[in-house]
Amino acid sequence: MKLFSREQIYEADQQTIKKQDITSTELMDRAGSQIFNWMHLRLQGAQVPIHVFCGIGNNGGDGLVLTQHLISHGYHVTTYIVNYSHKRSKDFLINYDKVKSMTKTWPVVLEDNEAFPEINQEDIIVDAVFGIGLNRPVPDWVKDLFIHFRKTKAFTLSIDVPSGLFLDQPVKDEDAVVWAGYTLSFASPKLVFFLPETAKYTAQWEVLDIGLDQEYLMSTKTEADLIGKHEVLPLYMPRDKFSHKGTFGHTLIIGGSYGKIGAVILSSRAALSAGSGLVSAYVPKCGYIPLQSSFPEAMVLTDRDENEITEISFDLKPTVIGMGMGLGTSPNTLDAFEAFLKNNKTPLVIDADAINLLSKNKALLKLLPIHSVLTPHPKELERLIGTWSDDFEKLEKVKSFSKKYHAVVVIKGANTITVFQEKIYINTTGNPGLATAGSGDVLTGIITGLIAQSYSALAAAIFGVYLHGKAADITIEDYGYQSLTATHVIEYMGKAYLDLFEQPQQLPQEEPKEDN
Ligand SMILES: NC(=O)C1=CN([C@@H]2O[C@H](COP(=O)(O)OP(=O)(O)OC[C@H]3O[C@@H](n4cnc5c(N)ncnc54)[C@H](O)[C@@H]3O)[C@@H](O)[C@H]2O)[C@@H](O)CC1
Ligand SMILES: Nc1ncnc2c1ncn2[C@@H]1O[C@H](COP(=O)(O)OP(=O)(O)O)[C@@H](O)[C@H]1O
Ligand SMILES: [K+]
Repeated sequence: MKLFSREQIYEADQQTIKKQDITSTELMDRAGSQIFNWMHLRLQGAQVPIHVFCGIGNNGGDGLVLTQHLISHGYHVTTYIVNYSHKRSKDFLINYDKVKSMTKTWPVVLEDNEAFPEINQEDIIVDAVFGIGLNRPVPDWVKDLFIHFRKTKAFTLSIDVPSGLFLDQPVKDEDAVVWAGYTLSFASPKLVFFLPETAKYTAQWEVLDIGLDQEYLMSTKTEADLIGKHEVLPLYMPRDKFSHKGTFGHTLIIGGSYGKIGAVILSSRAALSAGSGLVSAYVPKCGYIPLQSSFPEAMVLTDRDENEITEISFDLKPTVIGMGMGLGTSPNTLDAFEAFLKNNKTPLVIDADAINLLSKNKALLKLLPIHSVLTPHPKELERLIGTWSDDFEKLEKVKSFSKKYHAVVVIKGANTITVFQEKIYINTTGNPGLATAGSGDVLTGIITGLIAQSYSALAAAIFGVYLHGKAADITIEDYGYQSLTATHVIEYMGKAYLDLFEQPQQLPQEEPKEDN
């Protein structure tokens, strides 16, 4: 799913108005009506007090369309105008007049220095104060109103975007934003719903279809895409009947040190579960027996050193190499890593200590083959690119890094983000069960195993992150968050693949009645 920018959404509105020959007021009607349909379906006429807070722009206009439907369907609704400016939009005014003409109880106009209405915890707040037009800090008294919303603990439904949340700027004051229980968004969800610092402002979100011009939506390229099943299915490569293990490539996993051989076992097993034809592991001598006995499918090569990697040389031609898991960062290992990079031509997936070695020795970065995949968690990323002041700066820095080194960067965490050059891909699978030892090693193995099967580096990163998260999502149905282990993720990879082709469940058909 594309995540449109504010400019693109405004353009989609304009194109829709032009191509469908409708007025902006009619488009607003659609928006407000869709919000009403969503609420009506759930409330079924329940007499819960609904407080609709409308700003003076088009977001407020949407709120006023909603109000009209709520009133005409007999809901217990109070409407407020949050009068933060006198520059009311045309469609706001049209709908303001409509509301006033249909009820004797005119909207309550809220201004600075006025008492806020009493709202109970069981009531519903609809937030139509600011939409995507927010372009400067929220006035202090409106901020106080948002604080009032939170104090009531009432369910808060935001229209389009939680008011006070900028689409392209960090939040400087969390009290100046509405904390929504649910946001009903038009055109697309917004990028800020997924970033670590701003995701908390809406617990849930949903997109409402207001019939925007399909041609514009389809043909417009976005800076960010949301990755779900629909997006990864076209990446999937089916298997040919006459294929053999050579068809699916040879993964080599390089890593491990004394006490950290498990990381290599996890990565290697994950590469095989992702579908790599062959898997070899290159470890210090102390890893030989653990690997051979716990993972019989793998071939094992060893360093001459017992405890750490001191030289990387092997007599095989892997399709791809995944490296860094449990590697350590000793001077001997650094020398081996540098010598290896100087001669290496094989595609690389770089994780953990291999990232740390690159961070400490930035000159080595230029030795990476193009389209290398790096999979840092936030701390490793910080070592690699330096600190950032907010999520937006972080993304810009990662984009520059990706362009400079022609690398695919996977920023791990909830909503893992894959960055390639200017474009970002936000994953939708995965859960806090993955916050457990070794789950990152498994991810590296999966991505490496996909490249072995001739997925491109970018496709392997996007698809691998999706499958890893999906396997974890299926695992928690059996184990819950706390008991999920990295090994489960490997074992549930099969189910993650199968899930790609699962159809949504059909409702059971009624049996035809037999005539007596
Ligand atoms: N025809 C359309 O353009 C449609 C727009 N829609 C709604 O319109 C919204 C965008 O509407 P607008 O562009 O009118 O913007 P908003 O309703 O978000 O903002 C209202 C106005 O407040 C001003 N403003 C921004 N920040 C302020 C601040 N801190 N203090 C005081 N004033 C401030 C802005 O200049 C803007 O004109 C969307 O989020 C969506 O809800 C929907 O109705 C769909 C159709
Ligand atoms: N709260 C979370 N929600 C979803 N995914 C998570 C969460 N916490 C961690 N993960 C995922 O788990 C993996 C952890 O990787 P990493 O930190 O490298 O762990 P390790 O070093 O133990 O292997 C990443 O893929 C990350 O995206
Ligand atoms: K809003």
